[in-house]
Amino acid sequence: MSSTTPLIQLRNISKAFGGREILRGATLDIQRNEITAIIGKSGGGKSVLVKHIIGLITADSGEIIFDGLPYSTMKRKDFSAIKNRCSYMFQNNALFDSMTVFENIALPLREKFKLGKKDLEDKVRARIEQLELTEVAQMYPKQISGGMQKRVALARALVTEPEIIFFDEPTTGLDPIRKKTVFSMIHRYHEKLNFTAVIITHDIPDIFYIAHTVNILDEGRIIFSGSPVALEQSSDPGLYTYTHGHEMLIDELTGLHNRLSLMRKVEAFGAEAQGSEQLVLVTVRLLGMRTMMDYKGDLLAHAFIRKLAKFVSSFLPEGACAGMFSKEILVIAAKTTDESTLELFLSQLEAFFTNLTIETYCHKHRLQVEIGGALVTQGLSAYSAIQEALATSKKYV
Ligand SMILES: Nc1ncnc2c1ncn2[C@@H]1O[C@H](COP(=O)(O)OP(=O)(O)OP(=O)(O)O)[C@@H](O)[C@H]1O
Repeated sequence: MSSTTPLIQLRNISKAFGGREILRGATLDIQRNEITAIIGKSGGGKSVLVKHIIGLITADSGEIIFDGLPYSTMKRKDFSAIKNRCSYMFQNNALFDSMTVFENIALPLREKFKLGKKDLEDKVRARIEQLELTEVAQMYPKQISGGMQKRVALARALVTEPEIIFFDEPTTGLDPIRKKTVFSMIHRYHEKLNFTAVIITHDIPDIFYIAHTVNILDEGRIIFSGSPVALEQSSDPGLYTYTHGHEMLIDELTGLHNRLSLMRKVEAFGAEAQGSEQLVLVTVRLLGMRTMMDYKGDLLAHAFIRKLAKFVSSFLPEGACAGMFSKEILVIAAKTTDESTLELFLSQLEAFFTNLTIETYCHKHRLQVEIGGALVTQGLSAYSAIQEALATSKKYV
């Protein structure tokens, strides 16, 4: 195969589970020796797509061509040869708790190759040293930190010197700084060993710094495939959430609605309200977030929003919703027949800010918090309803 032919080609892959279509004609290329990223909304089918490549799932229709060989015509032995060229790093690391770090890393070598004891130990030791795990080689996964466990998982993925490595959300559960470390680790080893990497991730914009090609999976199709620069320069409104990394990150970080889905939800609440049901809207305006991002970096701002979002999610009653209306405004919305719901939301938020010793925090980072809330009459547009709540904003700190 010519070196310019993609190593893996997915053509019109469709897959449904129990009548629910997950992939609807997804087409993408994975180029040799490149880092290819697959991004998209949670539950959008990114893992399902990759599971097709590694043979864990068979497509309802479409074709996969691996190094020129179509899966539809492949024999079992061809397929096991492909598997031997691949390696994986999963989001939960998938380390075996009953095995030491050394044994975990040695496992793929034992499974795939018949090596003598010394050869095996040399290879494992080399990876252990490379990933600075010598001190913990005889420990068990539970005895080491989450960051180190990721390094063990990476060492295990690299130990067979694979040609292709699939990373399924390799940074899940890590704080923003450790996420960057994992990506720079992948980048560093990619430069050294030149494998083909396929990374499923939510980490925008971090992934843009290391990926050669970014693919966006949306509604079961690849709606963009190109370089991170091409993506960031795109003015396609359909790519807005992805090109505006920050907003996307907020949704992924917090699990809250983004502006568009928040507005839709508020609109729907207004339209669905019946009889004595009213719409409660509470707004939290975080003045100074933009300045905080500009001067102190996004990480601190994200950490703050995540903390707030986690708290809000903890007291949201069923059926209510919360989302970021803008970088500085968080909105909580619910339908209710009980007028005290508004007071309840307001007092919960005040308690949160009190517990955070927010005065010190905000003073330090020059943030101001304003909380507003209103019981809104039915029939208002989402935008007007949110404005009505904002108009009642009172400075909290
Ligand atoms: N074997 C299966 N049987 C039935 N449904 C499945 C199966 N595998 C995946 N799904 C469903 O397919 C959908 C897509 O799952 P997938 O794990 O690919 O999403 P994802 O984009 O990787 O999400 P995340 O980023 O949250 O991990 C989910 O609704 C999931 O429940």
